[in-house]
Amino acid sequence: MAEADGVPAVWMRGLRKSYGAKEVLAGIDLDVPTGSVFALLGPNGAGKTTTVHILSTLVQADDGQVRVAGHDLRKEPNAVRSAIGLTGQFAAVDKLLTGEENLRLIAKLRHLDRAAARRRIADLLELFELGDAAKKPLHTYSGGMRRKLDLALTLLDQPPIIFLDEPTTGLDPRSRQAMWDIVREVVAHGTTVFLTTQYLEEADRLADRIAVLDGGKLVAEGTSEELKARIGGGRIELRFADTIALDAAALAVPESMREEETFTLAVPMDAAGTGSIRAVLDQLDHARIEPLALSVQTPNLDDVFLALTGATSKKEGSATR
Ligand SMILES: Nc1ncnc2c1ncn2[C@@H]1O[C@H](COP(=O)(O)OP(=O)(O)OP(=O)(O)O)[C@@H](O)[C@H]1O
Repeated sequence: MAEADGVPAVWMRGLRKSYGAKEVLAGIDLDVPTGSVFALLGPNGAGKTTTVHILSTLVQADDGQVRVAGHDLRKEPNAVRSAIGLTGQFAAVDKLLTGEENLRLIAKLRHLDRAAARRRIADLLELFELGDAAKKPLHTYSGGMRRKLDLALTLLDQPPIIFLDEPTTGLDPRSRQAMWDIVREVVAHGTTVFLTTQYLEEADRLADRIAVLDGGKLVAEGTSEELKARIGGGRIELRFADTIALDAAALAVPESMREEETFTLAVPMDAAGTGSIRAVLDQLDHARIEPLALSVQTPNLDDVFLALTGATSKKEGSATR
């Protein structure tokens, strides 16, 4: 097993994939240590799902070397398949069966110990707050409930590596929190989690290491702290009553950007954050200007891309750069 050998969960060099003339992955290198949470962060269309599909043998790469759980993806696809769990693969669950019956069915197909499976199913239904819904047939489920059940099915047993493709997209905040708790739980039991996300906050909270994918290339890779050191600590937004106040404030705080229409001044914060709020308020105080409102904006995905690539992310369909 990969864990015993200290082999990386995922090792990838020069991964390339194109669809027709469109180059989706333009040579990606990745190392994901076993037992960690790894987040692939990127906007719509960045190539996250393509990467996960290649790693889980659903899609063939055009070029590059990839090892998953120590197995060569091309030469040992079956060994890779038996080492991984992947969300979204249960689209074909039986819609006439209840959620709980589906869980039991999959547990049986995977030859899980009956008593252990019953306990695990009860735990998962509780964690995902699917208790009441568990007795209802699947065709009555909302999209969010189906997603939760899909995640529960993936997490029934604990394969060495679990791929979660945007696991919390479309979930309400409580379910999102539940998902994060479950990820932490499975990792504590030795499973490696490879997740994709569009949310910086999610990557920040969960991942030991984060890779940022944009336009088919990795534009950054490191711990959350390393990334934050590069992108700074977000920005302070100060709103003023009129242009006169905004002019005066912009003079008092030279390292700021003005938003004319809303009489707002944005000041980039350093990673420490609080120190710069005080400094800005002191500068305004000194100039005898009082803002109408002050808010602190934590960095979002666009801030990451702005800091890393000098442009907003290359979102699918949006014309940037
Ligand atoms: N089977 C396919 N045939 C043609 N183009 C494809 C195919 N699958 C993906 N693409 C294209 O590859 C690009 C990357 O898609 P991918 O789904 O990997 O992105 P993503 O980062 O997962 O985005 P999202 O957050 O929208 O799921 C997109 O431009 C997409 O249209």
